[in-house]
Amino acid sequence: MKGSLKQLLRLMEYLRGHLLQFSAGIAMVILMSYTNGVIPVLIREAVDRGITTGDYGLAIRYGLFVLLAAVLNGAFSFTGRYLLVKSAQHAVYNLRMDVFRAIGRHNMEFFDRTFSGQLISRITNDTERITRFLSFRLRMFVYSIFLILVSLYYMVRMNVFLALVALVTIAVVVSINTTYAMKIRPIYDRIRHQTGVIASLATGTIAGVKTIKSLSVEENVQEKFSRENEGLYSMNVEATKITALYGNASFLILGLAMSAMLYYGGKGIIGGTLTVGELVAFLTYMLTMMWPLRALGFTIGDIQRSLAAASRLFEVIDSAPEAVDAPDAVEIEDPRGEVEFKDVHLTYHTGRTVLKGVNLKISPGEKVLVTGPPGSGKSTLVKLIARFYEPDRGKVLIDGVDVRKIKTKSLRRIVAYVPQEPFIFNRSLKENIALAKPDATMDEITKAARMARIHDFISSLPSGYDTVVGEKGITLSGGQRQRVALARALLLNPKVILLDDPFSNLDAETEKEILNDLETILQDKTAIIVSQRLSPVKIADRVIVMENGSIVEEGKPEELVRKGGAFAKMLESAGDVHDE
Ligand SMILES: Nc1ncnc2c1ncn2[C@@H]1O[C@H](COP(=O)(O)OP(=O)(O)OP(=O)(O)O)[C@@H](O)[C@H]1O
Repeated sequence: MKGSLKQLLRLMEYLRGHLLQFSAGIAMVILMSYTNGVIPVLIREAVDRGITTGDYGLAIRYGLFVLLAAVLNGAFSFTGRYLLVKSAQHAVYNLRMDVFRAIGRHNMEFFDRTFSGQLISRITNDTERITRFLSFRLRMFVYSIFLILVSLYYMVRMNVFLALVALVTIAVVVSINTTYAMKIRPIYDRIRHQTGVIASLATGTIAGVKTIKSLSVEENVQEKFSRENEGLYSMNVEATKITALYGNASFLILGLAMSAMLYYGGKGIIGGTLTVGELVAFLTYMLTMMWPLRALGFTIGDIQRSLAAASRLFEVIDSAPEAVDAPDAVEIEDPRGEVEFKDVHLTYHTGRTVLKGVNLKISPGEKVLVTGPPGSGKSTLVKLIARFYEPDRGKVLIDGVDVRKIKTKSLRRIVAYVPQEPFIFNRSLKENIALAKPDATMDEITKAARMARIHDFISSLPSGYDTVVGEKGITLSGGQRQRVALARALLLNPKVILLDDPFSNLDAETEKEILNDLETILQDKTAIIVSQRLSPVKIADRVIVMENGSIVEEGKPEELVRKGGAFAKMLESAGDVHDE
């Protein structure tokens, strides 16, 4: 409870700047409850003072009052809704920005541990729930509570007994609807989840259609889809049953209460303790309150859920580091491109120790091939240079400065990392290349593309650099993707370039072409090339062989061949494969 209050207050803080608007919205909603709650009293006056006495002038006057109340009610409802939705949208805009910024500050380990679907759902579903809470649920809550209070006030003044009947009805209907909300919610959650399962199954099938067709497994896929689809169908049927049952139960209770009122009210009128107008007012109150009472049941359960959504968002914000850079972080103005590992150890969050005391010094301009069996820690090694992960023990230094002490902006200018499967965004080629420097001039972009030898291909396209890649745009081959990624990295003119298994998805011909170009591209740069294939050895000054998280061999390629150790064996078996 204390926690919920804290979340609510923190959520309210997001309204800062719009607090006045929000409060005015709430005030409008209270006025709306009042105008609605007073209508039955006006009807009573019209009946008792006008209709039953035959004073039509008075009846018409009260009729006009009812009209006025209805018009005011509409005006309050419109303004209240507008003000609350506007301030809620403003609050959620700020909250969403905070979450998105926090996601940007999180380190790689956070993304390893968190499902991306979960994060997407937080930014979309959770924020949507909070918008609904601040603009709709809260409005319904305030409106219902005040309407009930105003109605009970006038009812008690008219007839205490009938007011008690109304009170009991309110309590029963609210509890029926709260129970209904409690029962239906888990089903709705399952329906939402199942809809997600079906959506991802459909997306997966469409994305993997080539594989599915080539393996002729359409039937299996359809069977799976049909099973999931049936699941969704039965959940919806279950939900409908519950809705039909509870929905009607509320109407039944209300019907019972109105019959009781008619019975006792009728007796009261005959006995002279109640007027016809009062009975009409009571019946009108019951009808007016019906919808807010049902909404109240939902709102009560929803407050907790919305606050839980808020706390999930706050968790993403709070668990992110305040700033990516250490307070004493420095910029390296004129980098030389020296890289050094000093007794580096790393254990991933899964508990797997991947680097076990790596010591390595790479001179400026040196080209190093890092090779070794799968899972030996090659990629991890280069990722530490780009500070995607930080060592548990030891240090990674660039030009003698610990990478943790280099400002991220500076580090990104010195070190470029080209991943094994570069991500090409669904944007123009120009934007894809200039990703890290959106204000790059066309000259800079074409220069980088020329170096990566992709300029001619891009120029041959009808829309050139404005060609959109990806969905509904052109599709790039593996080699072209690697070249776009290379151009992207080269645009910043980095001193150190990390190529993480750049050839694994390429055919031998493309690999050869890129390798030839790399020799020129990497001329004045320090380069670390991770590769299980040994072809890059021809541009390497030094080879590092890793096994099980340690460097087991290192030296000039020809020295290692002479030595006849691990590298020589790898070369030999690679040669065997080629000879076959
Ligand atoms: N982000 C991560 N979280 C947890 N474990 C990881 C992560 N990245 C890699 N690993 C594990 O660490 C080990 C070393 O991985 P790494 O990618 O560094 O090896 P590699 O030598 O480059 O392998 P490959 O040649 O197959 O790419 C593997 O067992 C891998 O499963």
